[in-house]
Amino acid sequence: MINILIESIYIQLLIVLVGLIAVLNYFHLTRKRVKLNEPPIVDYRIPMIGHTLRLINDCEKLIVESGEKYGEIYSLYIFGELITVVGKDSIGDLYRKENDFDFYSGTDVKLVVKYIFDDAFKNVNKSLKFMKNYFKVNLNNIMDRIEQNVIKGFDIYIGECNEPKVFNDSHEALKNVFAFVAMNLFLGEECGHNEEIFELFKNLVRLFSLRYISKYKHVIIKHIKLIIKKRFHEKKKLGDAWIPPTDVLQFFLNDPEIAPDLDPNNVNCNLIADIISIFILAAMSSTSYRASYALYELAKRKEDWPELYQEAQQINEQCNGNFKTCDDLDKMVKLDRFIKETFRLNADLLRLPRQCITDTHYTFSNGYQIPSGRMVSVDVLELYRNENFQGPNPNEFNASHHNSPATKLDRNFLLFGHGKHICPGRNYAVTLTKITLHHIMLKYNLRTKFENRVPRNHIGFFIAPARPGDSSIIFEKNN
Ligand code: HEM
Repeated sequence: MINILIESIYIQLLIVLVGLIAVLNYFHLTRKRVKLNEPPIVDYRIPMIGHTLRLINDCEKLIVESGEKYGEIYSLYIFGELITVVGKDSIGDLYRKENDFDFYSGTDVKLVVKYIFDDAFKNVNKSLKFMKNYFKVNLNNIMDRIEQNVIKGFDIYIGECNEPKVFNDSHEALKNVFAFVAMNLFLGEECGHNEEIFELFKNLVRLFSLRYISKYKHVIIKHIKLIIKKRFHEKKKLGDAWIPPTDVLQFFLNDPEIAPDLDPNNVNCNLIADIISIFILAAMSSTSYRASYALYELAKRKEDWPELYQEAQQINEQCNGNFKTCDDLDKMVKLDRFIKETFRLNADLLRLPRQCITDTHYTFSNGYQIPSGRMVSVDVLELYRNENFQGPNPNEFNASHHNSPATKLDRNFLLFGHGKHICPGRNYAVTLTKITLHHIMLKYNLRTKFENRVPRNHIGFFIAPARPGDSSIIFEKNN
């Protein structure tokens, strides 16, 4: 009897469950069937493949042609998914509605970061605030440190160049110098020229290969622990006479939540390693790619060299050979504009990806609608190559095109984003690029190996380093 009762309860539960699933399914399907006023999908020939192959092989043409044919908003079919591309008029939608468009659930790259750097990700707001504070508080104090390491980096990776020296891969040379600077700035002078850390910083972007995933945390934590131990020991020994270094690691150690007492075993090294890695990952490739394009333009544009060189010499004399504060750097107005122009003309094609996370769909100000879950990206090419926004001849390089600094928020220049997630490293990126080009001008004469070559290289949407050879630069000591 009891068995029959239990059985009938089970059957009833099963019926309720099946009913529930049917109802949920019904709502799901009817929700999917809601007819949205979607942006047009760009024509494609092969089902499933859609625009994927054109994206990989000829992204620039795909974006330009799609914009010309479909206008301000359209969708592309990439890797089996629709991505909606918006132009300048819809950027406000993405930024004003932070709750409808999510920065972090965006691209797969971000998901990997989320998965690998789990500690920093769990505390993402704190991590970002922390690093933003570091640059805000310290950029002035670390100016000469950056400068000294850039100069040391030249000595090691570029050399004197008494005889003309060809760099077939100028990006590689800058990547070396920047990794050297970052190593010192983040982990301190104790790192010296540690090959293991240097290689890791330089290649962290390859983190997406399994070999690196298993190695990176172990290596960083190992080194951090050694340095912390040494510093705490010195601090205890010297007391008030101990002068704390100005690097990022020490900034962490000054935080009582991360390092609650002077016990090296009680420091949250996992969190430190994660935050440092995220910043190095975000910093290294984006800054070195762009700086290498700026370097190439500097070598190529002989007409701009005399004015830039004169500015560099004047500032050098005023500062007696080395920078003291950001004010000294602010004097490099011409160089700043030159760099900003190279950034404008060597940009990623689609930027600022966001995922729509509303309950059902989102309606843009222009009336078009997209379903929840859809990725949206901004066509920055349209913004950078459009006469209405950039003035006459937007495709031509013009060293005095801009009238505001590269780091300034500017609706017509979105290299560093806008709004809540604007790049927290932008001041550092521009500072490093300016200091590097300034000293290169003072120390070397430059010329390109091949005339009239345009080394711009897009891999999918992203700007990548120019292919070795295409961006060959000849360095020769400036007497
Ligand atoms: C020229 C070099 C750089 C470029 C072009 C660049 C560009 C950007 C852009 C476009 C964003 C996203 C903004 C958005 O979607 O609204 C971003 C975010 C970010 N950048 Fe940069 N960046 C550069 C250098 C750096 C450097 C040097 C650092 C660190 C020292 C850095 C750290 C970050 C971080 C941590 C984020 C994520 C911000 C967040 O989660 O809210 N970037 N960057």
